[in-house]
Amino acid sequence: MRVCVIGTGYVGLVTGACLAHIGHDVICVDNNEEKVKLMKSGQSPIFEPGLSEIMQAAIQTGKIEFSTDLAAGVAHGEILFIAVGTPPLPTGESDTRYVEAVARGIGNHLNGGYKVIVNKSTVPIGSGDWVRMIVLDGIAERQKTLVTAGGVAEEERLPEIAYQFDVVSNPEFLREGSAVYDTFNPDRIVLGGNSQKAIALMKELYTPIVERQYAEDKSLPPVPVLATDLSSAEMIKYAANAFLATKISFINEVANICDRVGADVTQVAKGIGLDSRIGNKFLQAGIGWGGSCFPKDVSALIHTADDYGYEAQLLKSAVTVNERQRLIALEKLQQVLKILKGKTVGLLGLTFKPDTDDLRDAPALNLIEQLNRLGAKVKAYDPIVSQTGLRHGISGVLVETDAERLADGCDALVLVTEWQQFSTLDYAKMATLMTHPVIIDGRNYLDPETMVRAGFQYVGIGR
Ligand SMILES: NC(=O)c1ccc[n+]([C@@H]2O[C@H](COP(=O)([O-])OP(=O)(O)OC[C@H]3O[C@@H](n4cnc5c(N)ncnc54)[C@H](O)[C@@H]3O)[C@@H](O)[C@H]2O)c1
Ligand SMILES: O=c1ccn([C@@H]2O[C@H](COP(=O)(O)OP(=O)(O)O[C@H]3O[C@H](CO)[C@@H](O)[C@H](O)[C@H]3O)[C@@H](O)[C@H]2O)c(=O)[nH]1
Repeated sequence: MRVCVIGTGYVGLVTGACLAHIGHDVICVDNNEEKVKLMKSGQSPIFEPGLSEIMQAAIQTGKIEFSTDLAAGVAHGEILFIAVGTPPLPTGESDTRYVEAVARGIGNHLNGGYKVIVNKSTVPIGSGDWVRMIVLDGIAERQKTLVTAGGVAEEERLPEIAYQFDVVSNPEFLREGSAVYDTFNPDRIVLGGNSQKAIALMKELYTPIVERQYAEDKSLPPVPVLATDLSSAEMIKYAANAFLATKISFINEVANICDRVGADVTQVAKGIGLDSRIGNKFLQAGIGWGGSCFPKDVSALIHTADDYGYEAQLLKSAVTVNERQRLIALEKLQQVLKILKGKTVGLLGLTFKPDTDDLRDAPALNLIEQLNRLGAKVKAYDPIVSQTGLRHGISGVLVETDAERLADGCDALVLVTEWQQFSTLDYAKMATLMTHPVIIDGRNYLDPETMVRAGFQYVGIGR
């Protein structure tokens, strides 16, 4: 099928590349010229395991193209994905101006042929109908321009074109760091909309994925496809993220109680996770949730509830617990080192989770800010950020090129991100390079006994 994906970030580029990989003809449109240039040369502007490989293969087979030209993308695609960012506004609402610009642009360029316009961006509930309205506005704008220019013949065609599209909500559930894997191995596909024709086309688009043709385990039953109304699909996305974030806040609260009573949250998580009603996923206690999705999506849902005069108390508490948790490493550093002024703290990891280069709303950034405020010097080593360096433009931290340089002269280390390579570092050597061999394991990632044998004072979260 002919597909156009507008916005080539973590979601758009992965979606475009995966759809091209399974045989569709894809044009990826982005208004960032630098990005488009990079992608045309076969390079991915983001770090995501396996992405460059499928991107390059699709370029070779001619299944994917990259462009800044929205008109060409709209003309090409029978399915038009909107996958631009919806970052948080200071109020907690989601900033939908990029979605609006794209929807208007699609309206400006619609020129015959039936199109399915797909909201893949995470958008406030009610956005499906709003996008439809904006697209219609875009069509009307174009009509006005044509009338002004005297293009009467085309003007006559426009009202008919206006009704040749449907809007579908197809929320995305991929996780950064395993985005390609998640796209080929989804737990479910959600399609919201009231047009049978549009839903049928979307099902056709995803058939190879639904049939597990590209799955790791091809013997699994087909991927469940859930067809809903627009608002329910939009709500499913927010509810899923809010539930997962709340689950983490729950285990972090339990961890804080464990700390006080002397229990071990890793064992507690195992014990409750074996209950199939609870499940063992997302019970990893640590320094709180971050990233580009959970914080903004939970805030946006709280805001939506507020708009309807409903106070989302549970969600607000999940946020409050998380805000406190994001500073738990600081509390523990103060307990061990007492005064932080004049001390050097080394951070193992900066990104909000492993296997990504994404620093959006990363707990490390809070920690750096607070440590600087208290007069500590902050150094860091992160497998990706140390490689890409100042591209990320973080201030208040000296980014080292390896873990041993990081340890040199530190009064304490904080493991912020559980990068796999942090499980095999030469901690015994690192301990000898430090002023005080203390490690705060912000992800309960290391074995306490091994760390003590390596010469460290080990402090976990709730263990
Ligand atoms: N990142 C994730 O893991 C994830 C997962 C699920 C859903 N989502 C949702 O998907 C959406 C996209 O997130 P992301 O992380 O991929 O964002 P991103 O910031 O990485 O990418 C957005 C892209 O859109 C481009 N863009 C902005 N305005 C444009 C325009 N007018 N025309 C063309 N391109 C334009 C930007 O240049 C950028 O490349 C958000 O709504 C997000 O909440 C994200
Ligand atoms: O047991 C856990 C699991 C996660 N986290 C933290 O939670 C945050 C989010 O992690 P994760 O969900 O793995 O990453 P994201 O890429 O942000 O993915 C989430 O957000 C995406 C964007 O909406 C959704 O598509 C995904 O389904 C959803 O998992 C990170 O800070 C993790 O460190 C924990 O602290 N403990």
